[in-house]
Amino acid sequence: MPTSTADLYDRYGDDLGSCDTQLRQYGAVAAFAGPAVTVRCFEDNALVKAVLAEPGAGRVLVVDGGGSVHTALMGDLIAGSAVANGWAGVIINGAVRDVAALRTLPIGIKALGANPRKSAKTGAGERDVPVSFGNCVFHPGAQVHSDDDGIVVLPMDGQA
Ligand SMILES: O=C([O-])CC(=O)C(=O)O
Repeated sequence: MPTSTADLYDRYGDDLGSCDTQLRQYGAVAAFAGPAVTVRCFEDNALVKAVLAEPGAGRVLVVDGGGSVHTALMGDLIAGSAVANGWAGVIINGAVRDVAALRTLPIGIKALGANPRKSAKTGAGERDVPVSFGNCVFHPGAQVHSDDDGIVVLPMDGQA
């Protein structure tokens, strides 16, 4: 079990980034942690699919979908590939779909909401750039912890 977000806040105080956006739990793993990989995209999930098809090595994909819940950026097939490839979790400032199936997958998944509508697949977006939502900046490589209390980002020299 990773160190809890509350214990990390008590250790680091406001040197810790803490995301104000109230994302919901969708995966079967409530507490997860790992180095961040980042994607920024808007209602287009080709980049999300491509990144989660790579070896995850215990990392956490943080997707800034601009807060749109108009289309789903991940469903059970993409999430299943994330499980198969060893990702610890996926955090999406946007929507997912196939919620009943996601709930059974052994991975952490947080998102704003759900929508059955598919995303475009043009590949528009960026990866490995700092992304920011909920007054929290996620730098690629920063250690992210997520649990029922929230999502925090350790200072770049921090140890969990
Ligand atoms: O393909 C998509 O756009 C998302 C999806 O349904 C899945 O991952 O199963």
